[in-house]
Amino acid sequence: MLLFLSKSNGLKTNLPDPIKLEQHGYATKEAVLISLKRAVSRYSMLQADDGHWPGEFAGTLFLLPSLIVALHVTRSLTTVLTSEHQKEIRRYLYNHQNEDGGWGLHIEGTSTMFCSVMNYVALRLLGEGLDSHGSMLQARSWILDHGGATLTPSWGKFFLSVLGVYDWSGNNPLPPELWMVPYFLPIHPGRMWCHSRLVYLPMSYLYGKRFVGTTTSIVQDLRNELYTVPYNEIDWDKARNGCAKEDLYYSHSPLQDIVWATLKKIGEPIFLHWPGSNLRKRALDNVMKHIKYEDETTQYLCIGPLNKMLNMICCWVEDPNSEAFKLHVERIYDFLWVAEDGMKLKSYNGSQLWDTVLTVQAIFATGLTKEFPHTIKLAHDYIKRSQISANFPGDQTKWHRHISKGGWTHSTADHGWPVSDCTAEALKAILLLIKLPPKLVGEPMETSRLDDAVNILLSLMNDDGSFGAYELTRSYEWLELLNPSESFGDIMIEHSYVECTSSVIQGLVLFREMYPKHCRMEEIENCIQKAADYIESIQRSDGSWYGCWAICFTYGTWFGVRGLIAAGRTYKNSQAIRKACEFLLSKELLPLGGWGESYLSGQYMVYTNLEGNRAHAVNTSWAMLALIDAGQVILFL
Ligand SMILES: CC(C)=CCC[C@@H](C)[C@H]1CC[C@@]2(C)C3=C(CC[C@]12C)[C@@]1(C)CC[C@H](O)C(C)(C)[C@@H]1CC3
Repeated sequence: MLLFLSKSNGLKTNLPDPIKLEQHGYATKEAVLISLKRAVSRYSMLQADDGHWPGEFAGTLFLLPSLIVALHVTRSLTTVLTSEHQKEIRRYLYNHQNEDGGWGLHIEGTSTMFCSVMNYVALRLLGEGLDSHGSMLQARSWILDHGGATLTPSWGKFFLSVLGVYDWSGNNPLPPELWMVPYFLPIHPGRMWCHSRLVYLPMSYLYGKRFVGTTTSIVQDLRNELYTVPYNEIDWDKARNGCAKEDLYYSHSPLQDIVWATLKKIGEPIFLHWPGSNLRKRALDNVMKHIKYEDETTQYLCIGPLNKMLNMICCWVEDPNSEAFKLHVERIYDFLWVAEDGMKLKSYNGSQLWDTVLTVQAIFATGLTKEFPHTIKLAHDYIKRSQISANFPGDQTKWHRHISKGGWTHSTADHGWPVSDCTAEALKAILLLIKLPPKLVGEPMETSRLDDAVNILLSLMNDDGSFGAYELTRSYEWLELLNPSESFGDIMIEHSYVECTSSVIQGLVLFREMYPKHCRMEEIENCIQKAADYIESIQRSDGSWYGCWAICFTYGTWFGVRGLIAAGRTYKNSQAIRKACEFLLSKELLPLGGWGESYLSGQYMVYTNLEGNRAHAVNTSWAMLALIDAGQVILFL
């Protein structure tokens, strides 16, 4: 794709030659300028003709198998995926198999039962034999040596049950009735983090129905291949809480085990038999309505690929010939991406908007906007087109949706889920673009649409001045005690993030600068100051901020510093900024210069250098940007 774009956009021939610095040589102003010109020029070649920059957004290794299982049980594998698709998918899965035979949660991760089982199953459903290239044998040995598929965490157990290679009684209950409890209860699913509630929503439908796909011969084979004891001798009740140690990131609290056991032993028998079964039926109808609302308001993309695959199965279970199922199938292709390592499923329908607005800001930072008007105009059009122009129909609170009008998603307008920082960064880009002549970069966005953007940003502030990604925080931290997922932490409620809070501050500060007389200035002012106080309040004692959405402390600390500086605090008057600079300097890799942070920082919440103490361009840039923002870098250019 990228090769294709760079060819079709045409190679620019009038570029200066690349600059090679002598070792220890100084980068002169001219050298920097030439490098920037070459970089922006190269980057503009990679722009798609609708103005965004296509990019891979993959790496999670349980997503492709969810597609393959969904297609298998809906009997549409070969109609949706051509043999070439399937070949490329197999190539991807083999390419990311670890040397020990298993698969990690993501392409750099050590092997887990969840992904080893899921990818093994996916390969078998894609026609691989038991001993293809020896890799399948190795994969199977990994699974059996580590205790077999009864130790798959709950999400894996769920998919295996749908496929028919694991008994539903070996799952903890996912009662659809939960959606009918009064909303004031903190456990109402409408109060959960949107990603989790939208994954558990279709899961509760399929669980409530105990749906199992057809027992094909490959399903029967898998029953014999995945376990250390014969399938009909498995103690399913014992298997319910089993989890391999390699997968246990978040263990069940004792409270949770009591809740599941009670629901299993008392709740489920009631819902499965008359008159309780009437309630189950009503609960399933209600859940299906929520599923349809999510499908229709996202044009069948859904908030993420996992709930998309699950919703698609639900639509098929309801009616295999339904329009809804066909519409789902059409949008599977939005998630596929092919690269040198094979074909994968993206972790979202993409990062189109995010990449485009950050690119526009980056080009602005180079000071070269006038040299790339065409690129900027195309990007401008894309950003304008991608703003969500209306709230979704009906009473949004009934569907537990926040307002969406005026927001931007991480990807495309169709996706329909605005994100606070995507909105703020898009607003920043749009405001920068307003400063350029329309003749060069196109008409500026109407002010009413800027107002809408500001409105949604203000509506997303929590009482403590913080911002989550998609919604206000709707429940309590202690709900994490009921996190059933084993593999993922902090998934029960929407949390607040330094990144989102900082982006919103920056967006509103730029808006305030350009529209100082705006009628909501008092609210804007209040929001900026409260958000900055919040950022200070969550700084860690070593001066860093934990970044959730990239790697990790260098990212978070960059946002922390930027937010505080934008809000008017300085190195001189803010101890938080001084401590942040000290933190960053303490992590610089000497004598090399530069920063290099591993993804393990995020996992263990402790700053971890990259293997071999290598520096990484991206972490180095974030750290440098934070230090420059804080006024701690003297530029000799
Ligand atoms: C376990 C499940 C449900 C898998 C789907 C993965 C999603 C939950 C992830 C994939 C991409 C992801 C990390 C993302 C985000 C949230 C969680 C996502 C959607 C957001 C939108 C949160 C806010 C961030 O600042 C930023 C905009 C960078 C990211 C983008 C990717």
